[in-house]
Amino acid sequence: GLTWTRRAAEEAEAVAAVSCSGHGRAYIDGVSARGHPVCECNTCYAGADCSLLKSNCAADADSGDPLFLEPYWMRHSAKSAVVVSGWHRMSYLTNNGFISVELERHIRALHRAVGNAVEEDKFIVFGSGCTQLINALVYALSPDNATTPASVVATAPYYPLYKAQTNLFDGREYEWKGITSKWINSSVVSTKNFIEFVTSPNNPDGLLHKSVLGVKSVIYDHAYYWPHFSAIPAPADEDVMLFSGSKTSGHASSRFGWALIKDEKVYDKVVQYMKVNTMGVSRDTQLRVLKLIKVILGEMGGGGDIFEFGYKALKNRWRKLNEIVSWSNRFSLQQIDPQYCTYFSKMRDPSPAYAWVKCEFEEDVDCAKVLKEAGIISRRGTLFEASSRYTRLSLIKTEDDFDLLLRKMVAVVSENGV
Ligand SMILES: C=C(NCc1c(COP(=O)(O)O)cnc(C)c1O)C(=O)O
Repeated sequence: GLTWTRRAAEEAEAVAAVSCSGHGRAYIDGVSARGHPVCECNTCYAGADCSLLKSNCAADADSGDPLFLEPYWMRHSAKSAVVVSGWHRMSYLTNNGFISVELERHIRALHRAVGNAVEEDKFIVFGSGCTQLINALVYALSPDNATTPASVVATAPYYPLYKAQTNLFDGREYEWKGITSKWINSSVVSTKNFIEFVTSPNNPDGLLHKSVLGVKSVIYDHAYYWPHFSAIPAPADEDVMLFSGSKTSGHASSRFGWALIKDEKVYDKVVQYMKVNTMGVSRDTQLRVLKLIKVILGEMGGGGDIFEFGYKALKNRWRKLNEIVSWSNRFSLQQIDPQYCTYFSKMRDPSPAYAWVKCEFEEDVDCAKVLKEAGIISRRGTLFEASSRYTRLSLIKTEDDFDLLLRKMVAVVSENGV
């Protein structure tokens, strides 16, 4: 029978038993009041048990916080829990590239099973979120002691972090050089070192993209190239591909991502970056992610398939949002064609993580402001270097967040009654 793990198990189950009225949750490392863990409530909910809905509280559709997958893990609690002993892997020392051999093996098996990437001829590196690998790759793809720094670019609308990191870490080997449309016909592109970011499916609009500049160094960010969010027409097979645990299993706070890299020299430079930057990724995190991926693989194709769960949840949310937006011509959403998905072996509707909303009325030039006045917090289009007529809504937060968003959308669409 259980011995030293019993207390950890009892502690975890006691916290899990705190319901928080279904509008929040308690955590083992949460604040406790009089010896009891305190409920941490979803946006707009309050009270000791999160049962109170605040009036006039704005729906927060700003961040891509992937909590839509939390109910999946609560349903698979017994298989997805891990007890971490007090002495689990205390050493700095580890195998090549600071990565768990078992976790690498399972990630490669996941890509083969989902069919979303060719991993066989690629090296793999882990990062604290794929966020950490974004600059690691810009560094690795930049020329050593070149006379001019590499020019880093992306196609608008693009994920703002690419620009923010490149400018923040502005080493002399690289600098941010704006959007690809500025360079599309420039003769400079063929000679100068360009590094192009391609996000596919894209954040914010969910469209599948390919490189537009045709340069040597392209970083394909496939954070959303999973069946939750997109059809998988074929396995991606690029020289540099990024994936994120945040969007694969929904565990954004575990800060785990990985890169598949074809060229060994680029791989070596990224490993060197990881060594100098943080000496690898937490082994506690790697242990947990290994357990999560084992569940995903074990449930695949059956009733507990996470991609079925995720796609069904997001397809349902899109159906409701499309219905409400169709009641008026004030707003429009990005149009993505249904596409054949090799994972589900069928044609499937789009279910991207974000709604890319356009305000169509002449006077509504600041779409984020229009929605804010309607009690909806969105991520303004100018952050993605798009027009202020656009703004982004996250559809991957909690069910409470989505319900609140819908209520506010019904109100703002109905007020025009058109
Ligand atoms: C959470 C959000 N973005 C996460 C993200 C990330 C971050 O992934 P991490 O593995 O969580 O660090 C990387 N790439 C793209 C294209 C992303 O959209 C957001 O845009 O709200």
